[in-house]
Amino acid sequence: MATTGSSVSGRDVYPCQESHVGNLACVCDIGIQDDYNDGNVMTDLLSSYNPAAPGLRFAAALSSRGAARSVLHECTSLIPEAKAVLDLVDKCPKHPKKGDFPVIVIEGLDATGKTTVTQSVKESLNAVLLRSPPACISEWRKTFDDKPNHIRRAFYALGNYLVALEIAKASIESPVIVDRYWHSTAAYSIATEISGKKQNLPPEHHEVYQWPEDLLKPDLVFLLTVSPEERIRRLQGRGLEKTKEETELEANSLFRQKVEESYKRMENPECQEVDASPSREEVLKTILQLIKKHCSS
Ligand SMILES: Nc1ncnc2c1ncn2[C@@H]1O[C@H](COP(=O)(O)OP(=O)(O)OP(=O)(O)O)[C@@H](O)[C@H]1O
Ligand SMILES: Cc1cn([C@H]2C[C@H](O)[C@@H](COP(=O)(O)O)O2)c(=O)[nH]c1=O
Repeated sequence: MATTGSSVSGRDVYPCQESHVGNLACVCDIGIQDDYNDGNVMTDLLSSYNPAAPGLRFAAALSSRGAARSVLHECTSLIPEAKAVLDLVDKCPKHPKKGDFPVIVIEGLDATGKTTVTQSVKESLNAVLLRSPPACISEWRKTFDDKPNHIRRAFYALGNYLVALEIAKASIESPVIVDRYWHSTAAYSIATEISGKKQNLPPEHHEVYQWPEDLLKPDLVFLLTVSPEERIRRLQGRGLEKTKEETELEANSLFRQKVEESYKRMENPECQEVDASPSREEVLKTILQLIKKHCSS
């Protein structure tokens, strides 16, 4: 769990509509060349307006390595870290293949118990534990968290392509457990772009809920859910000040509802919801049973 300067509780406080910051606004005003498909990415982004989901510009349009890459490529003179990320991405093969061992992803809102579960599953299955964004780019996370939404999203999207390579390598040797992956990138992105209430989300089966065609797929994805009250208790248990946290949670409850609903609408692979409110031992037992059931069939 990491924190930002702009929030008390951590990274999970998102304004519904972010303004563009300083010179970076220009990235929105000009065309961005997509090295991968010869398209103009920003034109694609802006023309991706969909009457079924007004307000949604970036979440769907950034769902390919080439598109996300082009957004950072355009920023390299203003954000040196963008070049560093691209250098790593460009070293990765485009379509890494999964090994024979299962790849399991744990998703959920902050403080639902992902770190706890992934650590326990790692120990129980002798698995490799990975996370998105991966360690190789996490030092630049704060930089991108402070940037306009589409730049920040491109950073997280590319983080998934870097994790994919780690998954491909590790799953040749042992099971792999991943703390957040594409579904987090998509769900937080959609919830940030769609203002207002949950009912404003794009309808079920919309393209934003689909897995990117060029990204390695996991075998199983679990979505940990707890009640808002239990989340507050767990956040407080991590030492956050009660009143501030409660105020924030209230202010952002619509945002959280949209993130969770977006997770639930993800398809192919979908998220299997797991009630994470019981004890740590019970939650682990449920997850291990589901893994066994899925992986032995
Ligand atoms: N089943 C559980 N019952 C009670 N407390 C729990 C349970 N699982 C985790 N916790 C506690 O809740 C807090 C949040 O858990 P954890 O850090 O695992 O969540 P997380 O989803 O990884 O959070 P983040 O996404 O913010 O890193 C921790 O203090 C942890 O010990
Ligand atoms: C992977 C990923 C994360 N985020 C945001 C969502 C959360 O508020 C924090 C979580 O960070 P932690 O490392 O689990 O504490 O980061 C995001 O917006 N997009 C992503 O792809």
